[in-house]
Amino acid sequence: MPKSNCSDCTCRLANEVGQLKAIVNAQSKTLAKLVRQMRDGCKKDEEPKECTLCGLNPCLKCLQPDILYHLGLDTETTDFPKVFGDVRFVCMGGTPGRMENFAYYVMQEIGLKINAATKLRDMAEAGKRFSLFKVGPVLCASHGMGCPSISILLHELIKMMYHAKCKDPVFIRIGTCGGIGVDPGTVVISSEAVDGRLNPAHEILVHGISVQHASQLDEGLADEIKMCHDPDKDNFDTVIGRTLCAHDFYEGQSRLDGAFCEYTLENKQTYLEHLQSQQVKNIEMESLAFAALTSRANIRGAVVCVAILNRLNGDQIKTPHEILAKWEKRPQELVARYIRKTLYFNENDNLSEEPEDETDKRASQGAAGDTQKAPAEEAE
Ligand SMILES: O=P(O)(O)O[C@H]1O[C@H](CO)[C@@H](O)[C@H]1O
Ligand SMILES: O=c1cc[nH]c(=O)[nH]1
Repeated sequence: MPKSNCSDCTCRLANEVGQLKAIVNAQSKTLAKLVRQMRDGCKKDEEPKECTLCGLNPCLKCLQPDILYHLGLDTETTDFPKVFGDVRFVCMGGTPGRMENFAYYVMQEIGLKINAATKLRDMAEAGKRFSLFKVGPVLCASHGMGCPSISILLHELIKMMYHAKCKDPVFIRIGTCGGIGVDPGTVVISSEAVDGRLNPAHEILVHGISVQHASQLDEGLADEIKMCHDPDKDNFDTVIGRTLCAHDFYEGQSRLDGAFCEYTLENKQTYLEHLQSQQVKNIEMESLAFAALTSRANIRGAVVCVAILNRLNGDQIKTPHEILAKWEKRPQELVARYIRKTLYFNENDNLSEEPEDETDKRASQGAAGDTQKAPAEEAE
């Protein structure tokens, strides 16, 4: 009897060891897949990679090389599929500083690391116009102010996605805005972009003739980003609404404090109240070009901006810089959560847990994109 007890026990132990091994094996496979995804971006070996963008200039394939002048990059000296082929998220905002900060922040949020003695390289430095940082599958670019500036950047980034054969990249603008009837500090996610006449189209002149491109944004993406807001944790509101895109900060936004002003306070109040009655929640200066160019290329796009004042209460921005800096992080937090969720909690991947293991962190060291040595710079 004692003998058979002992063999029962051995048998049970052997079973448990077997089960544990199976669990460890399954987890190692998941970890390996995760590390591969972080390194290589989206599912590489499913099918031969072709770009998923639509409606692009048919002459692009004839441009050998294609020079992305304002980014200081070209297809002859840079191997686009190798360097940018893994990009899944293209995030953009007005200033180089904001986008560099966001690059470091998103790196931490998605569990990537670079050596403490390196810093992220501005990949568009040679162009001397925009800044561009790459953190694994996330590209972070500054776009300057206004539709002409962001449209130049978008033409070149969309061509980059094409040459790099990127699959379904998502574009997100992370910005600031003037709120319409929303408390300062509120994050506004745009449902669509409209011009000063509330027309949902970006107008450009081609050969002197007006051409209008629809400025719709991806509703599903807006909802997904909104769902990343946690009302229990975040001490700010997040709303979805229409965004008015102006071509100027002063007269185009009905301010009374520009160098010129040929209307009255009453005219301004009437206009802003009309906007509010038409579900316009904010005013900024890039969403029309952003929405039009992304949707023309069949790219899912979202605009996520924090309101730095309520325009119904005034024009001047009196909030201290330290507070503005904190508010500026709010859209970044939501977008970084969205990226993290998309990378690690993708239903198709059946992943229920994000990586906590040091293995991931070690494996991803130096995988945060292009880096260059800098003396004793900390990544965070
Ligand atoms: O969202 P950011 O980049 O802050 O840009 C907003 O702020 C600038 C005006 O101050 C405009 O470009 C407007 O769109
Ligand atoms: O009022 C504002 C604030 C930020 N950006 C704008 O374009 N307008």
